[in-house]
Amino acid sequence: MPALALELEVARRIARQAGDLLLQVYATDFSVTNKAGGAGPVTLADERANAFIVGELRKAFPGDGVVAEETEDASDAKRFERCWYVDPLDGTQEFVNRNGEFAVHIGLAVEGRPALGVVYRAVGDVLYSGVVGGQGFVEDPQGRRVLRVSDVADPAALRLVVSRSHRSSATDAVVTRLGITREKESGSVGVKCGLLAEARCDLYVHASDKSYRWDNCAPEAVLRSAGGILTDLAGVPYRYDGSELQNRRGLLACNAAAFDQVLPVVSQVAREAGLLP
Ligand SMILES: Nc1ncnc2c1ncn2[C@@H]1O[C@H](COP(=O)(O)O)[C@@H](OP(=O)(O)O)[C@H]1O
Ligand SMILES: [Mg+2]
Repeated sequence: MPALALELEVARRIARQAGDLLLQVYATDFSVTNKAGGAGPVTLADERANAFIVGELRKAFPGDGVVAEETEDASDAKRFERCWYVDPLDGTQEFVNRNGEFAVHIGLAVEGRPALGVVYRAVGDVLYSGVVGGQGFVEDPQGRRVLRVSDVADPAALRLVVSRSHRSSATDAVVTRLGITREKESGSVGVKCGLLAEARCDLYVHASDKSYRWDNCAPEAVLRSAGGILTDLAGVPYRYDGSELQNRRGLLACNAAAFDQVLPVVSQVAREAGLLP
């Protein structure tokens, strides 16, 4: 049996079921609450999917830790060698805006490193999954395909994907300095990393300190299974060991071919924006 095969099967099943829960709420006239401290919107869908996923993971893997966005608590990540990171609804703003660009994230970190990820975009029925060191797949109504990032190396030829609702002005500097001419907007960190893993985009920059490990654990595993890279804006991989949950140094996701050329430019922009010392 390949490594983490059972975990992958269970996570895929849970992500699809959680996606169905999201769609049930999506079909209603749901209300929106704003979280304290400007942490963004939350809906019944976030809460229901969070409770469902956490319950199912604890039942299936009682020896693992679980850290989830709506029950934010890093203590499991510190106590367990294996810890699941759950974002029940990544892209809540897009859920509220009803444009379909949101996803369920279920990632597993082992010894603080992402090992497995599932990202499920319920609208469109697109499921990305991957095991780091193994393979990644996308499954949608057109079928199942192996994930592989692009090999575009020329910075000016990179297809950039950025947040639809949280685009920062630092992104403009990245676009200008790299000479990028092709840019796409999408909600959800997972959906954006999925686009990179499918080679439909090449670069994703999140120039803020407002994302958290549940935003990037599953997306990083999917992207790495496809040969891509996800780090902070200084090029340092995040640790998923409970030492911190906030991604204070932003996110850089890229194909492997362009990473070395992109990194110094992105890091410089991040320093100027005060995200890096
Ligand atoms: N003002 C802000 N600026 C940047 N990122 C933000 C933000 N508010 C929330 N985020 C984070 O960015 C994540 C994905 O955003 P985007 O869809 O724009 O890529 C959000 O996940 P949630 O939607 O799960 O809260 C949230 O963690
Ligand atoms: Mg999120």
